[in-house]
Amino acid sequence: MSDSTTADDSRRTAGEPHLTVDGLRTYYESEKFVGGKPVKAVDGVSFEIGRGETFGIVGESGCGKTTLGRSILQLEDVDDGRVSFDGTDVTTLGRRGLKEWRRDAQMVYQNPMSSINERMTVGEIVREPLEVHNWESAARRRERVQELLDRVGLRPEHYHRYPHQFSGGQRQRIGIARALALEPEFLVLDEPVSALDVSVQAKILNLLSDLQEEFGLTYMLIAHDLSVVRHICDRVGVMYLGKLMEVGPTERLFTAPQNPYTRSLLSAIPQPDPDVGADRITLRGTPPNPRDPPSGCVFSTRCPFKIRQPEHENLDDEQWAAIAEFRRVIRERERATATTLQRAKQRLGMGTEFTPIREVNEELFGSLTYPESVESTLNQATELVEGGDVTEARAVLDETFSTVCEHEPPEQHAVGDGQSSRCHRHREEYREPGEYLDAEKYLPR
Ligand SMILES: Nc1ncnc2c1ncn2[C@@H]1O[C@H](COP(=O)(O)OP(=O)(O)OP(=O)(O)O)[C@@H](O)[C@H]1O
Repeated sequence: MSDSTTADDSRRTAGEPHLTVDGLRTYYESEKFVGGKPVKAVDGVSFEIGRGETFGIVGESGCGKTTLGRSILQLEDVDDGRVSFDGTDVTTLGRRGLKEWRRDAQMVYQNPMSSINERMTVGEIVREPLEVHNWESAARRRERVQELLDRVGLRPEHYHRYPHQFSGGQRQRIGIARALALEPEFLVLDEPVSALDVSVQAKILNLLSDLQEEFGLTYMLIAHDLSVVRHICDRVGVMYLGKLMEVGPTERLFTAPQNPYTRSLLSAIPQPDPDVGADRITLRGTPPNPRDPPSGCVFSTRCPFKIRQPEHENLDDEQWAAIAEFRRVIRERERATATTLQRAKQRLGMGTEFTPIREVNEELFGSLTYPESVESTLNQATELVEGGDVTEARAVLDETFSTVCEHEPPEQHAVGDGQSSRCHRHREEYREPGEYLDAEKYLPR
């Protein structure tokens, strides 16, 4: 079913993958009863993880990383898709099967103690999953907790202490011991070190790496910090607005990113040498609302590599960026004026909080010179907004400037050894992202 199978086929896996995620969708529909649109937190995600592998998930805040992790563990109700673990689809399990899955797969959180009763001792915290699963005898459980504390670098006397008596790093050790209690095979590590000091981060990452080797664990690591991901992941998936934009082996992804979003994300990493970073791509604004993602490619509203209509190929980047900004302003205005109150105000000629569109036009285009046909479209759209018809203004701009990027969702294309990317530019008829902008100039270093 997934279009990623083609891309992932090229991966050198020995036998079946350990975990296969296929077309996974998780929507939050909290507002559906009042007619709100669902949040498309995870929207058709597919990838595989091999046994013993560390697979990283990166992306800006709110792109759906945590929801993806929770959905795989069946801690969220998924709307569609499959999650197979050693060939068993865990999305269709009954109560007993689900309980078993929750032994095999565990989550390590950024703040491990946030959901735990402050009045529980460390021993009780680590022992709790054993009790829930009725694991062996009480004496064996106590023994097991001692073994676990020792294994994660805590001392026997810590058993009777409370989490608030520990440092952040030690609390994460407690969280890891608890996650390991039932001998899982697969762990989702959700920002496990981002709340810790750098020196402590390295110790926890080393511990996780030792545990992985000792127990043959498979990890999915969710992280903001790209250097952590580069350091410990075998492969990485780059997520944007609920979709995986690129998947590939870590070094290839960091040194030869193929997707415009990955390039933008990596390019945004601060460089130690300010001169080196002079040609960075600026990732403008924040991601759009996942309740109302852009049609076509979800990255199309911010993409510096967007495909243009042939007659506009000669516009320079500055001219093109100003048009993109003008379209963004009008889209936002259209969204805001879609409310009944705003429409009524507009009809009554009552002022809105918006800057007059003529001013926006002058600010964006005042110092630039465009071909006559482009200029007349921009003026026509401006006049339409002035006349109150924002929707028609948007349609006029779409007609002149929109391309496949805004009309069709891109497929996932195999773009190298085990690497896949979701972008129309990989289609034969277009120039690849790397050819479109000066590849060397924009590559992360
Ligand atoms: N329980 C919920 N109900 C409604 N919306 C939610 C819920 N949990 C998350 N969301 C929304 O789903 C989207 C994805 O959130 P998620 O926490 O998965 O992203 P994330 O990439 O992990 O973000 P961060 O890096 O900030 O933790 C966001 O728009 C978020 O606001």
